[in-house]
Amino acid sequence: MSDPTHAPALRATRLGRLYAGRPALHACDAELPAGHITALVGPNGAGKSTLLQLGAGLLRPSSGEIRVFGHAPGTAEARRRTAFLAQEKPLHARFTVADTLRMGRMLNPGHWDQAAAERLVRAGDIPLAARVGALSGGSRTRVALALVLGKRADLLLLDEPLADLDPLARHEVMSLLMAEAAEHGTTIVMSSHVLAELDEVCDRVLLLAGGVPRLAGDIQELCDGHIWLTGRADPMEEDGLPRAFDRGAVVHCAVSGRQVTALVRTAPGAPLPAGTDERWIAETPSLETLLLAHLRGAATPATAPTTAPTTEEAAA
Ligand SMILES: Nc1ncnc2c1ncn2[C@@H]1O[C@H](COP(=O)(O)OP(=O)(O)OP(=O)(O)O)[C@@H](O)[C@H]1O
Repeated sequence: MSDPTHAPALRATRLGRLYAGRPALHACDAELPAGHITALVGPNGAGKSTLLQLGAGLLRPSSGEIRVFGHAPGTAEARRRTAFLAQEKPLHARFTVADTLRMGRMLNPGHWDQAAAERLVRAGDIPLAARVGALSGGSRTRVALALVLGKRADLLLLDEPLADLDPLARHEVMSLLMAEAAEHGTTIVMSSHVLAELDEVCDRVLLLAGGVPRLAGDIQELCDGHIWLTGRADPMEEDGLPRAFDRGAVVHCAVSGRQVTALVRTAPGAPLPAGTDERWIAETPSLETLLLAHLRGAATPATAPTTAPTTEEAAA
């Protein structure tokens, strides 16, 4: 559903969240436009779940602000428009699947789509009479996702929705999410560690590391804004890159034997970096290559921004 106010589906402004004085998110600025599927990625402890829980109104910011379609999470309007799938997929173990969907209908009067919820359950061959506690992890994930899809929310915040699913089920759930976004204009934000599969379903990415956004935007534009270079390492240089190379544009590089590979920021149509020649292989990176290089770059202390609390956070 489009938004008459044209507010982004989610906007974080200098958003910070502390746990026992330690920042899980730090002065985070991010804007996720409505109608897109965003992959929320980053290493363990990067702050992904924290951001999703802040968006769902389950946590309060320690500093800064977060808005969902222009509304503060937790308000009636934001709650109606948002559905959240927690990483632990909490469900009542003693309920049957049918009871669980009935609960979904009762909790979402007037905007519950029983057919969509049941479709997801039936596609996984899950009997409606089965007790939730007796289901496999993957089947429980399906039931939890059915609750989320049945709500017919405008923004789905999904914390590792694919984690317990086998490859076929992952593929099927991803197709379903794409169909949902295409048919209803639903905005989806999904955290995942399965980098290789994300570009099948997502058109945008937000990469967090150490509670700070490191990369955000349209996946195609981001891939086109980088090149993946492979060439012969220069034995005279510590990083293996040619002496004339602009190191300021390098996201991450690695030497393996006599070969060096580097992910480098560039502009579409720009010439190859100084020092390289026709013997170098220059490719547009895949999303996985792009993300891994940025993650490795972020893990390098010399280039990583500090995550010390701001004065505002420390005072919270
Ligand atoms: N309830 C909590 N109490 C204390 N610290 C917490 C709590 N929840 C999260 N943290 C800490 O906040 C940081 C961010 O955690 P978060 O769960 O948001 O990361 P994540 O990116 O979702 O990680 P993962 O990929 O492992 O799920 C971590 O250092 C984590 O240990």
